[in-house]
Amino acid sequence: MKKIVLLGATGSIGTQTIDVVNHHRNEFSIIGLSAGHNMKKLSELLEVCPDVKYVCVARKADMEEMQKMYPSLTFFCEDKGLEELASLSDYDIFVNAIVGFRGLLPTLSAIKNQKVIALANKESLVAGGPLVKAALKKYNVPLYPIDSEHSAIFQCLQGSHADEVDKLIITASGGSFRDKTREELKDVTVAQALKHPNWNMGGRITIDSATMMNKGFEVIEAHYLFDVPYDDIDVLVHRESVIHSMVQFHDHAIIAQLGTADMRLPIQYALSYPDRLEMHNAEKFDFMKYPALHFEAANTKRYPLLGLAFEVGRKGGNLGAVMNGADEEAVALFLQEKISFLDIETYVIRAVEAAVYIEHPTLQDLIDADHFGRAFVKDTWKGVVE
Ligand SMILES: NC(=O)C1=CN([C@@H]2O[C@H](COP(=O)(O)OP(=O)(O)OC[C@H]3O[C@@H](n4cnc5c(N)ncnc54)[C@H](OP(=O)(O)O)[C@@H]3O)[C@@H](O)[C@H]2O)C=CC1
Ligand SMILES: CC(=O)[C@@H](O)[C@H](O)COP(=O)(O)O
Ligand SMILES: [Mn+2]
Repeated sequence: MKKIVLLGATGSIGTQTIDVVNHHRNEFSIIGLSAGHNMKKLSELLEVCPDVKYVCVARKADMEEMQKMYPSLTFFCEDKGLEELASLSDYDIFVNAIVGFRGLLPTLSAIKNQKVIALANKESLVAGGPLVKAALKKYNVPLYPIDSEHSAIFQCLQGSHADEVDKLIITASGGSFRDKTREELKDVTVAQALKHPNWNMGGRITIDSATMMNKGFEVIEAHYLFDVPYDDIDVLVHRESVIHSMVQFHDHAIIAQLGTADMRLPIQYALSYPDRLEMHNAEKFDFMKYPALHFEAANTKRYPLLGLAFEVGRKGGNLGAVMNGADEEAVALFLQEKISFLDIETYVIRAVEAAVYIEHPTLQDLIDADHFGRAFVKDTWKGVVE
């Protein structure tokens, strides 16, 4: 029985993780989980997660209310509570399915605590890649990807040697606006942006998918996960999201991982690795539903944040944290209908241009870089509206 601590339980990846665990009750149990602000969802989850002993919520006031309702549970709160949850001793796998930069510190705490890491929180690697890699090495801890493209690459790499790999090919759906020109993007709405063509995901990643910031993050994530240089990472637009990603080898063989757009497979594989478990309650892939698959080059003029991510990835240092922080803030402003869709790109690009580059940042430098990216976007927006 593997015991799990799950951050971000109330979200899209979190609830699907609970679904996987509850179909494999002899293999896994969740002993600790975190929610942000959704206390109704948290109460529902506590009904179906009978082994939970520890809970973290974002706000102290919510914690005090929940403590009255669940006196037998131990509660934590705020960002320090996420680190406390990660630092518990009586568990095996740390699943990080929280959204945003706030996932980085708990990831580092869980690594120091020598737990197996199952990572959905891509921001841990985008903002803190070198620190996470160094900690994994120092504490001799494995990290398994949950992001679908990286799970696909990880599956394609099984049984091969690093020196056999020619390139990684990361597929991209193109997002909600893939059939629109940049001119047509001027007036798009939040509701339109939130309609991903293939995946049902949280708000921030769905918007990032439409700007291809998500794909840019995934390029950086792949660089750190698989130690592949940026020149050997390609992005290929594939509108059906059937091929989740591929590896090309030096003998020109290409190995791909295919399947339905269902995150329960990558989640389950990260939990059960190196074994493959039965998949319950999910449709099998049907080739007859996909008589044709389509491929296009990824165009960085159409998707400038993808181009920016390659530049930021190559420079490294503190710029990933600046780019992510600026994007978190710009996406939040867009979701609140305070800026336009195209403004997201402008704000993020300007924040990175304005940042002071630090080649070898400390953790505090990354926290400062995240703050800088956010403050730059907020202050620029305030300057525009005042
Ligand atoms: N969804 C997907 O299919 C995929 C997601 N990912 C990555 O996984 C991560 C999670 O994404 P997703 O599940 O879509 O996101 P969601 O928005 O659905 O869920 C986010 C989770 O984070 C919690 N959270 C938000 N703000 C805070 C806060 N201030 N303090 C504590 N917790 C907070 C939310 O809590 P609450 O709702 O209670 O406020 C929720 O549990 C992201 O890094 C994303 O990029 C990667 C690949 C695929
Ligand atoms: C499910 C998943 O891993 C997402 O990151 C997904 O890949 C988003 O799709 P696109 O970014 O390709 O639109
Ligand atoms: Mn992905």
